[in-house]
Amino acid sequence: MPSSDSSAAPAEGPIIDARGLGRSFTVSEGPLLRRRRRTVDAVDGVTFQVHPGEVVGYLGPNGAGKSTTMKMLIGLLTPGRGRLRVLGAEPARHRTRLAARIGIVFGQRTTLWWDLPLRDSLALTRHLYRVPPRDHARRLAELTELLELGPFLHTPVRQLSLGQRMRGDLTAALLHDPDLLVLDEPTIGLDVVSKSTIRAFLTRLNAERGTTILLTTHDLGDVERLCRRVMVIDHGRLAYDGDLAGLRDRAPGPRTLVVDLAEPGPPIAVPGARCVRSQGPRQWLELDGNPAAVIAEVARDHQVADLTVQEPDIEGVVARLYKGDAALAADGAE
Ligand SMILES: Nc1ncnc2c1ncn2[C@@H]1O[C@H](COP(=O)(O)OP(=O)(O)OP(=O)(O)O)[C@@H](O)[C@H]1O
Repeated sequence: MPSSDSSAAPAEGPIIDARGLGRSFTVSEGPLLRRRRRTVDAVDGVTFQVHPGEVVGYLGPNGAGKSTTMKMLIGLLTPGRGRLRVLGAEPARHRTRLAARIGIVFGQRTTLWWDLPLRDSLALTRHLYRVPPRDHARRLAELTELLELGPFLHTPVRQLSLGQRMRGDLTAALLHDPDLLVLDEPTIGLDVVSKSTIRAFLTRLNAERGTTILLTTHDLGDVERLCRRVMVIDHGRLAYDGDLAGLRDRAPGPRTLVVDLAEPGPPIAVPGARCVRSQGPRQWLELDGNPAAVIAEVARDHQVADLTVQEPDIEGVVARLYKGDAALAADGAE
């Protein structure tokens, strides 16, 4: 992991402190001659803190307000209301100062110079952040090894695969050794292997360097692999802030009993369960009753080789939360 130097003072207090944060936009709608102006509350009174060393997933359906929040955090947008401090400073007023302590990666855009070889592009970021040459060289060597950039360091950025480019972007965001890493869809469009490389790298970065990470993603694999804490935003409001287990409790879904029979058979029919899938000797039963009673019934009537109860998958949980259950939104946020 890149080693620290004296330029990054240790963070005191929360890394992000947002209180009643809001931002609205005025949009024009309707046919040309009957245009109406409407106010959209993109972020509507959001309160949260992110503490040093946390990895927080920021989830929400399209248009929920994630990007607007992120843009306020990095000083690209001025909040319309509320109070926002990032590393103790007001981002919109101290954007340049904060840039030295924040790393930003937008999965759908690159900060690298398209026509330059990756190595030259990364060299330019040194000047941008005024990193001393020795520190830059040392961190580049470390990140090159960790993210396995060696084989394509001399390739022009435009010729890199998406996964290679993302590793280059992560390197560019980390060469100045930031305290906070803000990631917007860091694994979007990547194949399984590239996703796994990036997730493993981020886990290590957080564990070894204590870098605080805030990421938006639509990929719940990112969340399960990386985030101890999840915030869900919907219609500009925090619908949930807590751990993954709590998220499951808040939007409970059916558990599944996976039954491996001694040999393939017709769908199992027992009270309190419904066979939703079958493949060879394996059957999946959605449980709506007491698992113990269902297991007893299944074992009594069938030759069972193995049984497991699966918790509701996180995709289903989040989908139920996104469906806009007002009660969830009301009691979910702190
Ligand atoms: N510059 C803008 N002008 C007008 N409306 C905007 C602007 N930026 C965002 N909005 C509106 O604010 C709301 C929140 O948008 P935002 O981009 O923050 O959502 P998001 O959660 O990032 O969505 P996605 O997952 O699709 O990126 C949407 O209704 C969007 O149309």
